[in-house]
Amino acid sequence: MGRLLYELGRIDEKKRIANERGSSKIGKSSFSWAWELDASTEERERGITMDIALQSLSTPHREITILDAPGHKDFIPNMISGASQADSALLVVDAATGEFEAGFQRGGQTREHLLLVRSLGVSQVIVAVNKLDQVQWEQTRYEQICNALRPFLVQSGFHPSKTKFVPVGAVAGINLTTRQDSEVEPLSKWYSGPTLTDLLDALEPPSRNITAPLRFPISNVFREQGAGLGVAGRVCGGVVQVGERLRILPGDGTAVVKSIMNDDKSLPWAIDGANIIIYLTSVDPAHLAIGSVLCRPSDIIPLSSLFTARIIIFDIDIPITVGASVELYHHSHDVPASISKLLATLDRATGAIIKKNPRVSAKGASAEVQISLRPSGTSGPSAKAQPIPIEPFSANKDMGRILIRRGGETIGAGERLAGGMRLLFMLIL
Ligand SMILES: Nc1nc2c(ncn2[C@@H]2O[C@H](COP(=O)(O)OP(=O)(O)OP(=O)(O)O)[C@@H](O)[C@H]2O)c(=O)[nH]1
Repeated sequence: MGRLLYELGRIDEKKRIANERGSSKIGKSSFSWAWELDASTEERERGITMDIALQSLSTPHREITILDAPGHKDFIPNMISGASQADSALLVVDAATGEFEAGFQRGGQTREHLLLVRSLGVSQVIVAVNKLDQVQWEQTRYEQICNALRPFLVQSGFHPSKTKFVPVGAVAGINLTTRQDSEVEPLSKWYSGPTLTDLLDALEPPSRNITAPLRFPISNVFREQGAGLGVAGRVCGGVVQVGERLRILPGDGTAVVKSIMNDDKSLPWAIDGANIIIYLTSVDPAHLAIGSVLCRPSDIIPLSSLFTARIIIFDIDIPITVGASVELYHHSHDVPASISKLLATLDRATGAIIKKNPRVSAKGASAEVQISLRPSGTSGPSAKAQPIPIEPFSANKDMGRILIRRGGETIGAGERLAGGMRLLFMLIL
């Protein structure tokens, strides 16, 4: 991503040299391009992305916000927070012998990331097959990787027409924005398709729901000298304007929008889909937390600690039983929860009930379950679970999606159902 930003003129020569010098000083010169996005000392010393980094780039027809997400298994919660703000995915796979296989084996990160982004509503994916220099730019290796991924992408719910592949050599900048002729570039001997930038430029912009009630789930809270208290995130419905007073949920706090920033530009307003920073005034900082949601006072998001959801269960070894302890992921929130009821097993295609009140839900099944949040481990024995701002999927898709993990593994994904919907359906019948 660092090299792409450089090719597109987003990193100047001075910055490139500074990153090169800094990374070589700590013996990590091969990570100099990653320094542009991995800005913390720990990320730079370890040579891995740990948190989401925000950047932007322009192609001839698109303005794109990049949320660079960690690939390492230990940082999946941060990856989920980033992916839940994304419209499209760029999956970078390593073509080196054994490396692609390690990510694509059962339980590997390539599989988990693809399932996660699709479950979070992302329907377009570009797969950049990288490090082809490590396999002498062999066409057969590129095709082997594409052929292995294609069926898995379809199985994960990506439509083939929204799935694109591109061979690249990121460090040398090959096929990111241009390709040289075949005399100097081995890739040109067998590839004449689009570059990575061509594919980014052809991404379909999603439709924006500006008439929906405003929802702004907070992914970060920080204080900046001169600018004051800021919250970062993505508008998930509606419009937010400078000067308006907003409610902060959960809690009874309010705040006034002092300014809105997008990629260093000050905006009078921002709409559904925009990744922005909102600077707030007239606010008690104690009310602001990662995972809280800003709304208009006249149309606030519901809070819930007990709800029904329709989920798809991933490839798991131990089936889900009633009472199973899980971690619930919703935007930047992750909270302890349990599957308090298994209401039904459903047909994955039609949603029709196959079995009511099953004892277990096994891998691959679709199920309707009741989820109860549990008090966090740090609260006392009599503590109650704190409700979170979560809406039925039918009211706001972005605010209704959930992921369920157990023991560091994602076991299912789905959507919150509107309360009593199934009951109403049965009464009509
Ligand atoms: N040979 C070769 N090495 C590459 C290429 N692209 C990246 N690398 C190397 O791969 C290593 C990892 O690069 P990163 O950019 O940190 O990869 P990443 O996927 O962002 O890793 P995380 O941030 O930890 O998820 C670095 O040492 C890079 O120099 C390439 O095209 N060829």
